[in-house]
Amino acid sequence: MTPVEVEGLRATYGDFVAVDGIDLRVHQGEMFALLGTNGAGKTTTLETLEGHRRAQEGQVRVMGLDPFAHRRRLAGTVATMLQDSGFAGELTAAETLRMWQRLHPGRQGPADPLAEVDLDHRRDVRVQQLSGGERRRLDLALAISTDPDLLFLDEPTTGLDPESRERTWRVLRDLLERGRSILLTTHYLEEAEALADRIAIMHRGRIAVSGTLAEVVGAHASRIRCELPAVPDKLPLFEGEAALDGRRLTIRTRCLQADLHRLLTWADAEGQTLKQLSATEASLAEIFKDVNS
Ligand SMILES: Nc1ncnc2c1ncn2[C@@H]1O[C@H](COP(=O)(O)OP(=O)(O)OP(=O)(O)O)[C@@H](O)[C@H]1O
Repeated sequence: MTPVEVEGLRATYGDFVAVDGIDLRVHQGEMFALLGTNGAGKTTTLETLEGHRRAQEGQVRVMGLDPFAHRRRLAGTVATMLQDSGFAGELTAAETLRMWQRLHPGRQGPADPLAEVDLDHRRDVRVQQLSGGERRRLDLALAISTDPDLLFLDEPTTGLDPESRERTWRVLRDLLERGRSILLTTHYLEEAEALADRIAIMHRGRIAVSGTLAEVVGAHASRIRCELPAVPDKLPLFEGEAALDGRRLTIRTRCLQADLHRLLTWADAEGQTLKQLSATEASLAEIFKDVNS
């Protein structure tokens, strides 16, 4: 069974279209990262998948079921980590965990979920006294406590220091190794690069780009950059687009090898020594910027 299947999902707030006909699938054992600027429609999509909102148009299936109609049934196998879980501040971390496990009967997860997220020393501290990063880790401890098959994580590492982020990544990698599936939203592109099997970049309610990282990067133009010794009278004809800024040459191309060969052959023939020559594939950051421009 495909854990998440979405076809033509559309969600509106009054006249405003927040999600405009998106398709996506999360396969078993993979992490799918949903990226996009503020307001792109990620949380609305996630809320629909979590069963908090009815899909206004389109088909949504979570573990084969309509999540809005079967929210309670899915609670045993699907865990969610929202941006704001709204815990009672006066409960301690350990009491919150016990309450969560009572409300979300599922399988037995790790023996000590608080230790998994490095919060064991904070178990008797009231939630209102935890730092923002510690609350995020408590959210994760709750989500993994019932050993769910599928996890929805909305910005799980926002506000975490680098060490805590590493820790969270280890927890998520461990879940993936055990065949669990994860759909996460994040603003950290390096998080998607480090963890995700597939990504989608949302923009104004639509999915602008999706695929594995290699597919997404491969579909985008690479860049060749160098500095010429003098402004040339003429440049060779490249497959890609060449732009000169004084003596700095940038070529945006989908034919990296052919254009690099052309540039080097031309430089050889003209006796030009190229400085600071680099040839790089597009980064996720550049692709993200292109999508949002
Ligand atoms: N309750 C609401 N009423 C009206 N408009 C809303 C409501 N919730 C969200 N929106 C609008 O829908 C759009 C999508 O919001 P959403 O929260 O899904 O985006 P997002 O990609 O998760 O953003 P962020 O990265 O800031 O969390 C935004 O323009 C937002 O202002």
